Amino acid sequence: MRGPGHSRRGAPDIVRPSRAEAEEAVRTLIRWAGDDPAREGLLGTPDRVVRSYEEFFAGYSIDPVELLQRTFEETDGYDEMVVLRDIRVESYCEHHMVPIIGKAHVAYLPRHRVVGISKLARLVEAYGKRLQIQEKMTAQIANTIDEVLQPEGVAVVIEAQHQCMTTRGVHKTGVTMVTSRMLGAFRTDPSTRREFLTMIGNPSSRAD
Ligand SMILES: Nc1nc2c(ncn2[C@@H]2O[C@H](COP(=O)(O)OP(=O)(O)OP(=O)(O)O)[C@@H](O)[C@H]2O)c(=O)[nH]1
Ligand SMILES: [Zn+2]
Repeated sequence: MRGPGHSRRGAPDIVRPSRAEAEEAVRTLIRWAGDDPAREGLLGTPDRVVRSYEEFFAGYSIDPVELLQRTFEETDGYDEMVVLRDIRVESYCEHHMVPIIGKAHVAYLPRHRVVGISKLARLVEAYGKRLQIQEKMTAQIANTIDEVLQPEGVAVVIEAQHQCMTTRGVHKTGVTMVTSRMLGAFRTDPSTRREFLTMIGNPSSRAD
């Protein structure tokens, strides 16, 4: 877990409550929901919820910049697009704290260096496993690749469903939010952008 003074990009430097305080907060919410935290079936629940939160919000403990530090320069001049598509996204809406589930497509045009592809998926995880809005998460992923790898261009598209729209509130299922952030050649060169959108199956114009 992150300690004081170890700030992570995009993660505020706050003093975290103790585990016991977090478990007590879960007991309060159980009472708020109308149940008894002392009943047998709920005794272990605060511990389980806090452990679940450690997974859901693991992104605050990951340094996205550090993830992209190890790069490979021997590419024999490879300068075409690198695309990682259909990366599962599990994130959490910062307004309602319920899941945002979908997929991300990440591409870049290398200048000199390439990065191990798993690191792009880890980057999605680092920003996804936080309290988010989809637009910000999309921009954070693209901006970090741009700043650290300094490629010719970066493109990030996220397609996701927000449980705050399906299980509560407006109760609309089957609605997908599509966000994108295009930088460098993906922003300025229509054919580069088109090639990328074709590779990922043109999410914004899909009929299904
Ligand atoms: N732009 C954007 N909006 C989001 C995202 N996740 C959730 N929202 C929206 O954030 C808004 C919060 O609106 P509020 O009116 O403050 O909250 P609310 O009363 O719970 O709204 P309803 O969801 O309409 O019931 C809602 O319209 C959500 O659909 C996101 O990633 N991006
Ligand atoms: Zn929400």
